[in-house]
Amino acid sequence: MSDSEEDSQDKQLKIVVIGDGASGKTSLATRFAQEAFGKQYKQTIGLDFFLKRITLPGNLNVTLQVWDIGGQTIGGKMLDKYVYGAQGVLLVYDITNFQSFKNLEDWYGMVKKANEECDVQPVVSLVGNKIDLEHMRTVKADKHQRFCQENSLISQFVSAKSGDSVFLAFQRVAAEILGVKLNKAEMEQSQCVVKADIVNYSQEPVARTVNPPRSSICVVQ
Ligand SMILES: Nc1nc2c(ncn2[C@@H]2O[C@H](COP(=O)(O)OP(=O)(O)OP(=O)(O)O)[C@@H](O)[C@H]2O)c(=O)[nH]1
Repeated sequence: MSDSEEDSQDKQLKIVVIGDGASGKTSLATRFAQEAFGKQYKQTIGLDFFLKRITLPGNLNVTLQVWDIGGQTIGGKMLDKYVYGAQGVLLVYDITNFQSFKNLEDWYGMVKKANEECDVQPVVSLVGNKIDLEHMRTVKADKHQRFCQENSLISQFVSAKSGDSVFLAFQRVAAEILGVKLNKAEMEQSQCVVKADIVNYSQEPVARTVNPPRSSICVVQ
């Protein structure tokens, strides 16, 4: 089978990413689709699209159409249309910004309203972003968990900056939509970030001993 024939058989899922401005939606989409991160904040006007093909357990190829929706669209006329028919929704907030968490009530209300006439409701995940800034956290984890329990949402904490659990956040939503079970090992594999510490070798010149005394003792450790 040629590549193009194989591609045409991929399932496509519409996943929308919504939440307040600057909560990190574009950063999450970019980290997921392009494995990149930019520190500079550039506001999304309207929406952006990303496509990413992933393979779920059972060799199931699926292409995620990621709709990165600008935070400023809340209350606008187009938002309902962007969200309509989504199979998956990532509700994103910034764990260091309490207001971005509070506003999720509105974002979530709008998701439900936009899809109320659809037969199938989207799979929704609550995504607390910027966990690399844990020391600046203002949204307690139990508040996050309560929101998930009350609304039957998938719970996820991520960092678009370090990449921590970003792939997993999208993968879990796709798997849930398609009824695929991810086992613990698969979840752990998608979660991990390869971290490398830079060893700061001392720049001090190594003290040299002039005419070091000879030793006849040899120590093998
Ligand atoms: N430390 C840290 N900064 C992040 C993280 N994710 C995003 N940022 C920063 O937060 C700022 C806003 O990120 P964006 O991804 O542009 O936010 P957005 O939600 O798409 O914003 P709008 O386009 O206004 O809706 C940028 O300066 C990012 O570099 C993260 O995980 N950790």
